[in-house]
Amino acid sequence: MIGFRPELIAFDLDGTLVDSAPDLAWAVDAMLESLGRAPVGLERARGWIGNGADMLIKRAMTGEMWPESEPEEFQEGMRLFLEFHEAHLCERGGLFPGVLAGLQGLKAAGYATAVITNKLARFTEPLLERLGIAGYLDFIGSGDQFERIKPDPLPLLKTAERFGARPERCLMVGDSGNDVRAARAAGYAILCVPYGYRGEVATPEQLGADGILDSIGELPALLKRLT
Ligand SMILES: O=C(O)COP(=O)(O)O
Ligand SMILES: [Mg+2]
Repeated sequence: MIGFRPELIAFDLDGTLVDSAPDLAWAVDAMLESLGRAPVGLERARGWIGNGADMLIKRAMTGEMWPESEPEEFQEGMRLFLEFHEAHLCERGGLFPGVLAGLQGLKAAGYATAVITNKLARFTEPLLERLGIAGYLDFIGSGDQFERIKPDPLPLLKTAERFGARPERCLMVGDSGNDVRAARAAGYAILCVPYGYRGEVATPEQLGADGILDSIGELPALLKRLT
């Protein structure tokens, strides 16, 4: 799993800390309906989360995982999605079980903590505030704050640097292949939760992380045993 006391623990947001798919899918369908298109529903939208809002909207407008060109009406779709999601940020989703207790335990044990997400800052910060966990996180790094997003290692490297932490002594906790790829490229250790948004990856084991964590609530005890 992991054999050192992390100098920094960085969490992914969507699918790891927050079950945001119900609110994101709601905003996606509201956008599609405003444009006179058919809604896609929660299950399909959930599988499209993880590569940023632009990609989520492109996927929803084309029905394709990797759309090659910008869909017609993309700018208008994006505008409608952002407007609706801003107005209904956190009404259907919430924290995954164990998240609050886990973050409290890590803070009590003196760990430095951060969020590294591909989500836009305009959503990330109010969402974590409203869910009552912003105070347990020392830094919130959103997708539009960095020049490149995960799976690029840049957000992880910049965040480690900000804390004066060595990347090979940092831990990422995520839910997707993007988190694993970014962590490997940055030199972080990586643990994954089994309940998040994996997109095309069928099982948590196939993500290739250093270990699977049933819930964030297990993390304080696990680190205490191992380090
Ligand atoms: O694509 C997104 O906005 C979600 O991003 P995250 O899983 O990196 O939090
Ligand atoms: Mg995620």
